[in-house]
Amino acid sequence: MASPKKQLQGLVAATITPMTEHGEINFSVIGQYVDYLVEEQGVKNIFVNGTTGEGLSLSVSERRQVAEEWVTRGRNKLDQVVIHVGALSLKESQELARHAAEIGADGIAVIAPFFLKPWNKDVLINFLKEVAAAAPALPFYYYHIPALTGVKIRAEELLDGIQDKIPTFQGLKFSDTDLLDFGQCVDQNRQRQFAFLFGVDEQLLSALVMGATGAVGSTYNYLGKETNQMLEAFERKDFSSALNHQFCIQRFINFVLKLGFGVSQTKAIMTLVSGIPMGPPRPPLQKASREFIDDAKAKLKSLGFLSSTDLKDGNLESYIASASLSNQSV
Ligand SMILES: CC(=O)N[C@@H]([C@@H](O)[C@H](O)[C@H](O)CO)[C@@H](O)CC(=O)C(=O)O
Repeated sequence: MASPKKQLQGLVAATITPMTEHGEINFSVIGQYVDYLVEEQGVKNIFVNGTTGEGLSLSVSERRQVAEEWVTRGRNKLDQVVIHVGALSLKESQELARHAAEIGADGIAVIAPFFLKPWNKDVLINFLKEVAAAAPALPFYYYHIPALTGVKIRAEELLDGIQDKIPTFQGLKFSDTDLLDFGQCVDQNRQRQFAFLFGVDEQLLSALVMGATGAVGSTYNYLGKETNQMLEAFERKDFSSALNHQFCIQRFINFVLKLGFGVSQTKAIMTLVSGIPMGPPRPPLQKASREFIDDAKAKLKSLGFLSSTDLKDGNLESYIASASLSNQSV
C-alpha cells in the first residue's frame, strides 16, 4: 500500500489557477502564491486542479504544467501537494495520474466521471481503480462532490471494502452537506488510517465533531488563518471559541453565497486579500462584478478579515479594469 509521509491532515487549500487577462495560465505568480499560503495563512497543503482550480476547464497539457509548477514551487515549503486528475476520459485521467507520480506529487484525487456516469458503486470503483493503478505508488483520494458531478452514490457505500479493490486508497475528500453520510464514512472505517477531508468550509466544525481529519476548500486560500484558529480551539477543546470562529467564517460565506459565489468570486476575493493577481476565470465562467467585489470587501473589513492596510487595491483595479462586468456566478 502506498503510504504518504504522514497522514494528510489540517487545512488544504484548493488552489486557484492564476490566469492572465488573455486567459492564459499565469505561472509567474505561483511561487509568490506558495509563500503567501505558508507565511500569511499558515496553510501547508494544497489541492491542485480541482473545482476551484478550474481543472476540468484546462487542457491536459495545461493541467500537467500547472501540477508541475506547484510541485516545483512548493518543494521544501509545502507539506503535501495532491493533484486532482479526474477527467471524463479514463486515458486522460491515467496520463495525469502517471504524470503526478513522475513529478513527485504526494497524492492524487479523482472525481466521478460526470457525463457518461457510473450507475452504481461497483462501476464507479472500477473506474477509480483503473486510474489509481496508473500511479501505484501514490496515495489515492476519492473526491466526492455530488452536487457538481450528479453522481449520487453515497460515499459510505463506496468506502465499503474499497481497499480490497484500490490498495492505494488513502482517503476521502467529501464536498457535500450530508453529515449522516460523512459520519458513517468515519464510523465504519475507524480502524483504518484514512484521511477524511471535509469540503464544505462553512460547516467544518460540525465535520470535525464527526471525525474529519482535515479540510480541503477554497476559502482556506484567504481565510486560512481564521480557520486554523478554529482548528486550534477545537483541538484544545475550547468549543465556545471554535464556534465563535465558525460563526464568523459563516457570516462571510453566508453573505457571499447570497450574492452569488463560486470560482469567479473566489478569484476576485483572493486577488483582493492577497494582492496576487488571479486574473479572470475561463469561459463559460465570467468575472465577478464590481458590485460583488465592493460588497465582499466591505464585509471582509467589517468582520476583521481585512484591515485597510491589507487592501491590495492596485491589483484589484487592474482586475476590474478588464472585467466584462457580469453577475454570473458558478
Ligand atoms: C463547490 C465548491 O466549490 N466547494 C468548495 C468549498 O470550499 C466552497 O467554496 C466553500 O465551502 C464555500 O461554499 C470546495 O469543496 C471545492 C474544492 O475543494 C476544490 O476546489 O476542489
